[in-house]
Amino acid sequence: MTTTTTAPTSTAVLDASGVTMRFGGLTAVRGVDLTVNTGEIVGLIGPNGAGKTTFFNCLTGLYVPTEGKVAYKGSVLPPKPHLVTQAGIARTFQNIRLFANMTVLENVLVGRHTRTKEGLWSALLRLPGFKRAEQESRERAMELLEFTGLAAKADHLARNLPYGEQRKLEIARALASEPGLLLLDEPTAGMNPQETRAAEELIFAIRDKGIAVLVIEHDIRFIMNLCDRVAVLVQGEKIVEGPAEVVQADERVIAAYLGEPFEGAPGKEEAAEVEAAEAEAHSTMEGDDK
Ligand SMILES: Nc1ncnc2c1ncn2[C@@H]1O[C@H](COP(=O)(O)OP(=O)(O)OP(=O)(O)O)[C@@H](O)[C@H]1O
Repeated sequence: MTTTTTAPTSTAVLDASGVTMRFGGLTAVRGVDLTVNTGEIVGLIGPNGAGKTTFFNCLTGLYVPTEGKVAYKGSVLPPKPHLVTQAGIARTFQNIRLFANMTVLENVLVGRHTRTKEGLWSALLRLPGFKRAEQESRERAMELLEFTGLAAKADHLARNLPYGEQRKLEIARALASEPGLLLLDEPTAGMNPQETRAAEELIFAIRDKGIAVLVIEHDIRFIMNLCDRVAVLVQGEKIVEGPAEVVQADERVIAAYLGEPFEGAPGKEEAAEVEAAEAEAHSTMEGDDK
């Protein structure tokens, strides 16, 4: 595969630098730097529309960033999702994307296709080559189902699982590609408190297996409990990054969540310019009236 080797940073699994993503006139992500180190769980938070998912899509090759680069274990990644997965980054999506009419075990087996000689279509169509590879993969997939607590449901159809277990299955499928970094996009969305606690335990267990985790979440309590480090995006820019307790107490973060402007907020200068122009226009109009 075509990766460019750069000087390896000590323990960085992910090293994203200056990532910018523009859609026409809209800058959804602006110059974001983020590293995730071995053994870390890092959180990415921010109000709706802050650019979190767009940033994830830049990391996983779904989008080609307008500027910036993304390196995994010292190698710059080509912006192609299957090459990114092959390199060692796996992800889950905000909306569950399982093969609903396949069994739980089959879903995990499909997730292994980047680690077997057989391709995705071979896996989906169950060609002879897939059956041989399946034999080897079955054991590993069952281990993952044990790990995620789904082994007893290996033969159930994915669509018949309760919601929390479908989310777990997505994680099991992502783990099947044997990643070094797992990206989770809102893993607890729609979960009840009990399911959320189980998800938290599962993510800690994944970290303990040596897989670094980067997680987007709206549930602030969940993220503060879970993460070693938290980065905050507001209007596409990273405004704060640090340990959970520091970020939680940061007035810029509180203001961003309460929707109040703060010193140096992204877009504040532009807003001030607009206000000044409006004030000037207003005073001119008043002057005209006289
Ligand atoms: N494909 C696209 N084309 C044009 N604009 C887009 C596209 N994807 C995202 N955007 C815009 O980019 C901005 C950031 O969106 P994004 O979904 O990344 O935010 P988010 O932080 O993940 O939000 P949420 O928490 O609501 O999921 C938004 O203004 C959104 O409308």
